[in-house]
Amino acid sequence: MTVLLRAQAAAAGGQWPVVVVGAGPSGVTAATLLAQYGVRCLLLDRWNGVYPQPRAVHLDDEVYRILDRLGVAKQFSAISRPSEGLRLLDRQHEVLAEFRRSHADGVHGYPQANMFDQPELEQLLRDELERHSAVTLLGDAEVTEVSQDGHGRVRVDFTDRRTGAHESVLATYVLGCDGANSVVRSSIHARMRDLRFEQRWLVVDIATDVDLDQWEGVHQVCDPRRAATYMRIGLARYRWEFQLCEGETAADFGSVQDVAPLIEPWTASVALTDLELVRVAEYTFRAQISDRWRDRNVFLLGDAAHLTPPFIGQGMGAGLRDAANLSWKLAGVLAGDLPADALDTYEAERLPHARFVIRLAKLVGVAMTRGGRAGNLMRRLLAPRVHQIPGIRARVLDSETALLRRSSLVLRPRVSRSLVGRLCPNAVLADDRRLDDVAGRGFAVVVAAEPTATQASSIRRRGAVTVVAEPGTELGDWLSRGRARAAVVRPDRTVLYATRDLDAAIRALPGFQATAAAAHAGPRATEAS
Ligand SMILES: O=C(O)/C=C/c1cccc(O)c1
Repeated sequence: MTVLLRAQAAAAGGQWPVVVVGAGPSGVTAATLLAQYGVRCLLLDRWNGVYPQPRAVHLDDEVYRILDRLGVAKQFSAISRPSEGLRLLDRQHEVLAEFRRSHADGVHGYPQANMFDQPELEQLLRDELERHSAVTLLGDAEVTEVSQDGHGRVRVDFTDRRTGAHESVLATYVLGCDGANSVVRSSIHARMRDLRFEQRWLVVDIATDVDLDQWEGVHQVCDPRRAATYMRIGLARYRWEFQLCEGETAADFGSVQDVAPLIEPWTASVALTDLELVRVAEYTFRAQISDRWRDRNVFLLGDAAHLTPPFIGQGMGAGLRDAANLSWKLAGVLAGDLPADALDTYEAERLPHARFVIRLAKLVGVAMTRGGRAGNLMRRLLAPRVHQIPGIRARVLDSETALLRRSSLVLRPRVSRSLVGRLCPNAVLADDRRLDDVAGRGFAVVVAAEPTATQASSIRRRGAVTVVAEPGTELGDWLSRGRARAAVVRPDRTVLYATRDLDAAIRALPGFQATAAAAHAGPRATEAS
């Protein structure tokens, strides 16, 4: 990552291939993934440095896999804590429903639920970004307007917050990763659609060396008088969230003594002097989704495109999923490898998935907080049903499948409908490496048997790698369960096509030549600045 003088940043580009607005988790992820393909990016952020307040505390194994693509999975394991899962509790803290998450490395190669401190994760992401000379990060740069000239040029106006000077740069593409109050969103006249959920909650972070000795997962207390969430997010760090009552504000809870009655069910045996109140803040939890995520060369990602109530811990991950979905398509289009309409699939694929996640989060939120007979009835009906769902993540994939089938980057699968649109497992291969390590940043073709020399060279010519999945191995079983002998896997590890006919799979492979050079350099071979 280069840090240029402001004037140079404006001048150097002439026209930047990509300007990313907002250096939160979605923006830094998008910039890093683009840089891995050699795409030059200018990353503008209104703050200088990582935003210090923790917001997200959880990510799942699919998102962990994106961290691996970024090159920070190992470092993340050192700052995160696998969780046992999610429990819905009644007012007396009796378990209504439980979703267990495995600590073992599962199908994606990582624990299924992971707790962390967001500023620590963001610092990791920034440290990794620094290794990429293709990215220029400008802090204290407040974007004021984004406008398109109709000839493929986007002008980004920003103010230097230190000097008040107005500057502007030109870009081919702009990614609006500038959060809930996105200026990029307003600039493209997109509007947040309200999905009718708005609640004020108190967020309390406490540090203590005393082990609170609780079930090591997320506790969701369903209580219309005072719904609550509890979770351990670090060795000595705990997070609570409480729905605020009418008239209450964070100012009413400024000390450990003030929050003591709220946290008492979890801390009864601990002296208040052993608890340090790290922070207390009020948040309004909302469910919203932008009515469009793109206007020509301008895209919205993360909280600029969707706001998810935190009750299933999927908010930040949704932004990383956006970045993982869009970055390779954008790199492919910029390199001339993919047709421009590949970019249409971004909103088509991500919006329904994000909407599904928001609805699920809202359902849990309503079950936690709805009062009266209707609320009790809902909880009684919901709990056993929710139990039947194998897991929130599995449903998320179901909905993604339905959606991807409609997009132009997914061909009509003749044989295996069950694999297409799902993530390919990050299976351990014969040489003990995982699929993601072998597939790198390009396409992969997973095949049930060694291809012929001609087939192997066609795959290579299209910039993809071949992964042989022997029968009886994890990947071989996955293919045969999907009644396929070949699967084309996109750079974001989503299955594009699955078939019994390898030649048909090869024909379905888009050439990804310009990016192949980066892909074959391997996931860790990034440039140092
Ligand atoms: O589904 C899980 O395992 C975790 C859910 C979660 C995580 C963080 C905060 C929450 O309110 C729920």
